[in-house]
Amino acid sequence: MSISVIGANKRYGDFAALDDVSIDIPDGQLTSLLGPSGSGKSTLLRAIAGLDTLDSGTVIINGNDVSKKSPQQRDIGFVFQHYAAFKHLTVRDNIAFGLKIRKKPTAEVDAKVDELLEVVGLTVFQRRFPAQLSGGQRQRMALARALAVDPKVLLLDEPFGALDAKVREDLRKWLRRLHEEVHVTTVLVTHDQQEALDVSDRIAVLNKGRIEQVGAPDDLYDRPVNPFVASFLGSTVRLNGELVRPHDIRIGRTPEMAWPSADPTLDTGVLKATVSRVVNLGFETRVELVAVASGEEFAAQITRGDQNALNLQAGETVYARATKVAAFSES
Ligand SMILES: Nc1ncnc2c1ncn2[C@@H]1O[C@H](COP(=O)(O)OP(=O)(O)OP(=O)(O)O)[C@@H](O)[C@H]1O
Repeated sequence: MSISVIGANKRYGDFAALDDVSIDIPDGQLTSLLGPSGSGKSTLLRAIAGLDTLDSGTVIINGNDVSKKSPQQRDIGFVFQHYAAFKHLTVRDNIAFGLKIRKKPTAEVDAKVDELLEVVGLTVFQRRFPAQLSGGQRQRMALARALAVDPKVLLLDEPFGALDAKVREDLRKWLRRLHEEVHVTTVLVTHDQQEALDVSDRIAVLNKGRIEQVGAPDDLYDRPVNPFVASFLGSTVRLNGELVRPHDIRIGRTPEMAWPSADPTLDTGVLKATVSRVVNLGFETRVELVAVASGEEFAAQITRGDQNALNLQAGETVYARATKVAAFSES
């Protein structure tokens, strides 16, 4: 089911949490709302859910104007960062809850719950209580509970926000696989660009209550509309006045080594720079540099393999060149 939000406005006193926001969320896709804290992501999600009312604007789900409808009438599944499970119910009964209150036949409930336990990988834990689960398992239970009633849309507000980095990474892979299996139109709120790039079909970048850009992850990363989107989707540095991604900087011990292709169309200039620090970060190495002529500080990201070959040391003089600069698209 597709979702459209048209001209959404929401103010808290003088402050515009949503400032004339319009977005189309396509059927069956996973769309992330990505932006810094306070940019209006949760406000937009809650407006879609019907948990908050808009000052003005329209929410359309599956072609129907649901703006005046209650959350229950909107047919949505919702999962928050801190999921409130029923502590006195087992995992199985938590997942079955929505089906039981809808008075579904027992055999149907059992079959559906068995299927969902399997999908979220909690079959062996079905007799446990929520307190006996890890944070990641609890969030998977929350997702199963939300999916149990076959919602038209699934709304996730930082569902993995409270978990540590490794568990988050596992869960987002799992979420992606789950999405490929069930294909429910899903909207995920996150402030984590890695998470958004990893799981989304489309990303909407929000800033100060407005949508800056909507598109496929690669579009936003490679063709951002402005410096805000470029910087929010991944780190950027300024080199010769241009916005550059650190992995698009080539370093060599001679000017020629920094520019082996000698392609004149890529003339962004070779900079003489001093290495101020070399930091190994697992697969990659961050090389912090200071341009000799301007004193401008910047960082380049090279592979660990390249660093092993170059063996750069703090204090050395090297040559750096941007192999690609951010070109802002028009739309
Ligand atoms: N009930 C409220 N009363 C007053 N201001 C509010 C209320 N709810 C949200 N806001 C403000 O609206 C703005 C947008 O909030 P929102 O929760 O949508 O941001 P967010 O992008 O989801 O941020 P975060 O990632 O920190 O949750 C914030 O500046 C917030 O302080």
